Amino acid sequence: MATRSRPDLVPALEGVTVVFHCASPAPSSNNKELFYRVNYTGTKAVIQACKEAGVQKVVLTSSASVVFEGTDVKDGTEDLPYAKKPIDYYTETKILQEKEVLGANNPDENFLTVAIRPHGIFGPRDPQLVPILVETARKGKMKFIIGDGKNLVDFTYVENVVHGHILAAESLHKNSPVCGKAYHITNDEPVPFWEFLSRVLVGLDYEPPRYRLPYLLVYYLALLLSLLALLLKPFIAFKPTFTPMRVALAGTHHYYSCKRAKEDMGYRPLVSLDQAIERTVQSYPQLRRAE
Ligand SMILES: NC(=O)C1=CN([C@@H]2O[C@H](COP(=O)(O)OP(=O)(O)OC[C@H]3O[C@@H](n4cnc5c(N)ncnc54)[C@H](O)[C@@H]3O)[C@@H](O)[C@H]2O)C=CC1
Ligand SMILES: CC(C)CCC[C@@H](C)[C@H]1CC[C@H]2C3=C(CC[C@]12C)[C@@]1(C)CCC(=O)C[C@@H]1CC3
Repeated sequence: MATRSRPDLVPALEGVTVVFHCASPAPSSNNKELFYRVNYTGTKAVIQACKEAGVQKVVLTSSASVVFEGTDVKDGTEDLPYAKKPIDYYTETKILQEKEVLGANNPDENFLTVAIRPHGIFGPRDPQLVPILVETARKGKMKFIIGDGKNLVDFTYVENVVHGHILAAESLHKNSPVCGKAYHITNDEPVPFWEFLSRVLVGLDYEPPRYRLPYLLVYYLALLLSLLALLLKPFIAFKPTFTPMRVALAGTHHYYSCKRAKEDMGYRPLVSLDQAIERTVQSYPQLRRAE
């Protein structure tokens, strides 16, 4: 359901027991006002509508990036504080959204909420990760490794993300430890960022990135480019491929512990990273490099 209007939401939610709130503009939209309208005020409207319609459970698709400030996170737990300086408006509003949903948890009024925090979702026909990667490769911009190439990252197969959501919904009942809490849901197989990207690229017949560039150099260049894009916005519209957020994601460690999800809701990833990459690559025949 892609709406933010409470009067539209209420009738659609009558008779519903569980709402999975997954809506968010894509991070690449880079539209501050839209992020606030959908992720923050839109989420408030969803919560209000759920209460009015008598919905009892809300499962939010949050993001592990709510704790990411552009520096290393290794085996991060849910006890890490929210990012004090969120790296972009997407992250800033995902934090506000998660706080709204978890703050609305109220077992006394039979209104139970939980937040799932996946990281780097990918899977067959997803319009974001693989298409952006292939477009960058086709423009000849995927030749470089940012940093030393050893940074470990979580990429999460969509079926595992869905499994986490279903387990969370099933575990949401009065006196359950999951009420009002956030849970990391990943493939639980951190992988070097550049190895993951290279496996996808090679699977689609593109060359893997080879040449190393210093992380800080690329980060500050990306920052400069994004400032330029902002200043020139009234005259020309251009969208840099290498945003500070993407460079930070590409050059730092950021992987998260699923221990809490395993203990509280019996989470285990259903699909391994190897199977997941294989299935994903097979789903994009149109993105293969032409002979
Ligand atoms: N793609 C990723 O790596 C990660 C995504 N997430 C979260 O997962 C959720 C699903 O995102 P994805 O699968 O990436 O993208 P998606 O494009 O599959 O899903 C986004 C949903 O938001 C809705 N939406 C977008 N703009 C809207 C608007 N203006 N008003 C109302 N609804 C709107 C869309 O209709 C769509 O159903 C989001 O909440 C996102 O923040 C969390 C962690 C990682
Ligand atoms: C241009 C290259 C340096 C990077 C190309 C790959 C990227 C398109 C993706 C690699 C990690 C991805 C990721 C997200 C979006 C796509 C990537 C940057 C998220 C920002 C999506 C929303 C989230 O909640 C967190 C994700 C982290 C990983």
